[in-house]
Amino acid sequence: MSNPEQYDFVALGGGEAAKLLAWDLASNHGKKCAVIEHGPIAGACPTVACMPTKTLIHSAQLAHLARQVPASAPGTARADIKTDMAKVFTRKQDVVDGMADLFLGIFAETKAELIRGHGELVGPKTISCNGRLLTGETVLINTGSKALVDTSIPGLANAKPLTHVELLNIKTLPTHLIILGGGYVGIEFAQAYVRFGARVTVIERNAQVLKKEDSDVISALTKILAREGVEFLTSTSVTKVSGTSGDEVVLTLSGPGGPSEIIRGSHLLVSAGRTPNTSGIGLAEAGIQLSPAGHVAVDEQLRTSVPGVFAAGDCAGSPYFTHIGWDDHRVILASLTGSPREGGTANRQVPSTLFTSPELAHVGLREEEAKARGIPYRLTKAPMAAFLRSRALGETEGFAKALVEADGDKVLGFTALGPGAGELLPAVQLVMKLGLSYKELVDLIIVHPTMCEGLVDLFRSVPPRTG
Ligand SMILES: Cc1cc2nc3c(=O)[nH]c(=O)nc-3n(C[C@H](O)[C@H](O)[C@H](O)COP(=O)(O)OP(=O)(O)OC[C@H]3O[C@@H](n4cnc5c(N)ncnc54)[C@H](O)[C@@H]3O)c2cc1C
Ligand SMILES: NC(=O)c1ccc[n+]([C@@H]2O[C@H](COP(=O)([O-])OP(=O)(O)OC[C@H]3O[C@@H](n4cnc5c(N)ncnc54)[C@H](O)[C@@H]3O)[C@@H](O)[C@H]2O)c1
Repeated sequence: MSNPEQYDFVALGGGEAAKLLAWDLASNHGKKCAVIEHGPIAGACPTVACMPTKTLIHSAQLAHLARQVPASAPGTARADIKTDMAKVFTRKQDVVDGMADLFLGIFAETKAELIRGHGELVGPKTISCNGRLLTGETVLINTGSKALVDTSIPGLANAKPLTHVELLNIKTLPTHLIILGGGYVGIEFAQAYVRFGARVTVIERNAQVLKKEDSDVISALTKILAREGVEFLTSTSVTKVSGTSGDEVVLTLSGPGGPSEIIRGSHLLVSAGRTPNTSGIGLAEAGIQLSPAGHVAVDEQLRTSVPGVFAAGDCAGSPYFTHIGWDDHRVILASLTGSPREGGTANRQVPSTLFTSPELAHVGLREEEAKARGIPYRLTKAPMAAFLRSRALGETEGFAKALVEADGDKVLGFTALGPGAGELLPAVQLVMKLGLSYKELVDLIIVHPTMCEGLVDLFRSVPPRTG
């Protein structure tokens, strides 16, 4: 092995924070930077997660809308619409390839080095890759996470279940897709595949899918999904799997339907949570400690137990969202450029959007969480039909609600289930971030008819303070 090459910044894993830090430090601070990546260029989001799934979801939405044509043009029979999955794949791949080209261009422009290969720490701040040794003044661990396949379920691994990675690459329509796990991944794929024309069954061990969300929200969402054809088996566990995904899979279930219900499908997707990519990369050898959940242990500035080594994104236990990986990069950049963010990652907003239609968007405190924690609040709630744009879109199902302080005017939390609900978040987030009164939203002049306009009515209906 060669002598270590000296870098200012080396990232193990090309996740969100890695590339943003390398690009910024190289182009704006003249630093010598390298990113080591053994998979597709530039992390999961653009290649096997956010961007390809949202592309797929859009294709499914088009198929769904095409089938609605008879409703807006009576007499036009379109029940025969079939999806060409090979074209859906091609469109998805074009988007992924476009993102890869974009990122390769930025690497070239910023002169940050992209090293394609598997990296492992061989010392506290030294990484080996492709026969090279790279030592960084600053090292970042940004290796992401992977789908969890629970090997304690007999037969599951042998059934060669799909994860999101493989499902995004199949070019044919499963006749019956069984989805193990009703979290973000499972629910987004469930609606997309039912819209493509597959039979879809979601198996969830909890009493409701997306267990963190309020039950009124999930009840409204699952009603819509069930009407589209998604079958839900909640409070249900899998005790045995046989067969092979892609051919036939047979699952033995234990749930409210009885201890040994059998379900058969053509394909099995595992979307039952994630596990951080923290094993086999030399962390222990480098003296970098892990948390009990197996993430790289970090403080609020994302510093690991080894000085000069940071960790970011899924592998560091940050909430599993790309925009949080983005924010992790800001926290680390602030440290590296001499003005650390006060509080680092503590108390930051974690907005989220589930990209079903309608979308489910949320930020801040949830109503059931407020009740459980005994936090007093004033509630305002409005049906989506009160967001007048939803009427023009013909998508009036869902609702929005917000929690406001009981004895003050700050917004504590906001949730919306409606068309393009994710786009409503930033306006509310800004009010929350700046600690403004909800009345600032009521006083805004918002373009009619946009979805955001509905926020005025929602917040105008905040009940008066009681005390
Ligand atoms: C199906 C799906 C859809 C999602 N949709 C959304 C969404 O719409 N919005 C959203 O905000 N979030 C979404 N997420 C979550 C989001 O994708 C992740 O939180 C985010 O990509 C994590 O980024 P990261 O920076 O932690 O690491 P990653 O983006 O996972 O990058 C880590 C990289 O490190 C590489 N690597 C690992 N080990 C090594 C090694 N030893 N040597 C070299 N390279 C290595 C990997 O190949 C990988 O490219 C989705 C996730 C999934 C699974
Ligand atoms: N739109 C987005 O922002 C988006 C989309 C997809 C994923 N993500 C991120 O990726 C993360 C991971 O998503 P995910 O859906 O894989 O995991 P998840 O943790 O969100 O959900 C997994 C679900 O599987 C269930 N489950 C686990 N084991 C099971 C079993 N044996 N039988 C039945 N049910 C079981 C869990 O109870 C849980 O409801 C999400 O939490 C989210 O942060 C975000």
